[in-house]
Amino acid sequence: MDSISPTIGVKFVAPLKKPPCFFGFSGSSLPRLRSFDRIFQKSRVFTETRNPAIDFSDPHWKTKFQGDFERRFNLPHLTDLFDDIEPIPSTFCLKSRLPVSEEFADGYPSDEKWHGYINNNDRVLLKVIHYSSPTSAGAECIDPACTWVEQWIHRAGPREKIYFKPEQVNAAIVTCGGLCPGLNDVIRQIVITLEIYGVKRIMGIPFGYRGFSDQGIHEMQLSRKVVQNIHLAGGSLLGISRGGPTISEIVDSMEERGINMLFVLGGNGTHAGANAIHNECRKRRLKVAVVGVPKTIDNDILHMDKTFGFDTAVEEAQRAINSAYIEAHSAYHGIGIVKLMGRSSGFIAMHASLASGQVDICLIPEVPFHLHGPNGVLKHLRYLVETKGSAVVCVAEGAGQNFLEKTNATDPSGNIVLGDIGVHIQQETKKYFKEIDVPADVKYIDPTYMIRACRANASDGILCTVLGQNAVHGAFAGYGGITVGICNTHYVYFPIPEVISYPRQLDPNSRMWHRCLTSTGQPDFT
Ligand SMILES: Nc1ncnc2c1ncn2[C@@H]1O[C@H](COP(=O)(O)OP(=O)(O)O)[C@@H](O)[C@H]1O
Ligand SMILES: O=P(O)(O)OC[C@H]1O[C@](O)(COP(=O)(O)O)[C@@H](O)[C@@H]1O
Ligand SMILES: [Mg+2]
Repeated sequence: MDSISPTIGVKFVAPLKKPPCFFGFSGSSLPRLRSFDRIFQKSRVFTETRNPAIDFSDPHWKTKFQGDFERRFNLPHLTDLFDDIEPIPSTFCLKSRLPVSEEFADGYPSDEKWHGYINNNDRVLLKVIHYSSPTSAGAECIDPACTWVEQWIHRAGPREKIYFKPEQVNAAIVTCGGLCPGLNDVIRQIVITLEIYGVKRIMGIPFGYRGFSDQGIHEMQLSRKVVQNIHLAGGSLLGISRGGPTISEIVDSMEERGINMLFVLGGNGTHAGANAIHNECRKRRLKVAVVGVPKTIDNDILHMDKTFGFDTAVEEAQRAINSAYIEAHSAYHGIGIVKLMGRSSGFIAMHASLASGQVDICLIPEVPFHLHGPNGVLKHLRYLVETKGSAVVCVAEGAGQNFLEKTNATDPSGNIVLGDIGVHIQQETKKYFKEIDVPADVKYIDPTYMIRACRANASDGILCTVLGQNAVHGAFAGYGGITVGICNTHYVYFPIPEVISYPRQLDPNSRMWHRCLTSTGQPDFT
């Protein structure tokens, strides 16, 4: 596999700079040639054939790269700090159907003959395609010749030895950021799995990180009985919020409540907070496991096949697209515009467009476009209404922000408040057709909050179940500062900083985007 000779003179997109460092985390010292680099540096295609930070003439560069990768994706463990902790055999025992007694007077339930445990050395491949050339669609290359480099990450699941005695566990669950289908499914599975280990004290922290500090917000006791049916509804049993207390205040509150396992459900921002909580606990030498479960309908967490709720959001988005299509198709020169969520990534818009097959123009933040001019969206809309009678536009909320006035306003978490691109396109479309004196019936649908408030579909329900269970297995295994995910259909653990160093974005050179363009038939709008 490694013997492919370097492609001489082939164009190679070299990283100009390290990916921007979001949330105060710097990436590794080695550059990572990822889709993000290509998206923002697409205009700078170099004939340079080497990545300046790696000496590819060093015959051992690959071994060094892999060593560095292994260190980066190593999972922080309680024994890094407390080398005297003695693990006990796992109490995760699927044989026992009787409730475990509070005192474990009869010993811990265990099943040493069971072959259901994950070995700590089990690994999953992060990348599974061997691109034979850097010019292959969507190629993610490390070296100019795009040779095969194995990158292994840790397999998730229950371990044979655990680092917490169930009767000493005080677990807490918190859900932060915006809503996402499946939050209740994850909460439910965390509670159920904790109980199977024998944990009795499980609390829910209401309204995100705010629940740690706001007077008058009281923790909620959780049990299988409480959570039994919560997955039947959307939203979060615990409530959500943006903004909130400082990390130090959160950890003070955790100490006061005696929390030693914290499950944090949220997106990039929440995970930045979770990692900071993990670090603060280490600084204070607290034996605490902080484990994240990535939540965002935007699907903007690195390295994962998808995040929970995304599939449901796409499914729900199709209803809006279908309504826009019916409105547009039934009107004389009808134009339906649908705005979908996606702050900096167009995954929902692209997938919903692909799934519906009713979209003529899909606009996403990663692909610049013009509205006006000979190659603009409006000209193409005219062509569509004149040739096929109607048109449907699907736009991601973060697309075309360059057309809108910047306010510099932020939400309580510090996220930039975006302008409404959907309204803008609607207004510009109406103006344009009036100016050219062509009748057009423009309808605008903004289903954004409807999409994320619904309950998880079957596929997300399963994903939530596995992620929630794995979060508990990870905490009992003694890991902290980690998050769970699905990678190439296998379930894995990541150290938090590796998945949030910047928001994942859609690669305009990926096959999926090309498939979307094939399906919509839209031209290049620049
Ligand atoms: N860099 C950060 N460090 C610590 N906490 C953060 C950071 N960014 C956001 N948070 C906190 O995480 C929570 C959720 O963040 P937000 O960006 O709103 O949603 P999401 O987690 O879905 O991205 C908020 O309570 C916010 O204060
Ligand atoms: O109105 P809110 O609650 O700020 O949410 C809007 C944001 O929520 C999202 O759906 C998801 O954002 P988070 O992952 O940060 O929760 C974004 O696409 C959107 O910009
Ligand atoms: Mg976010």
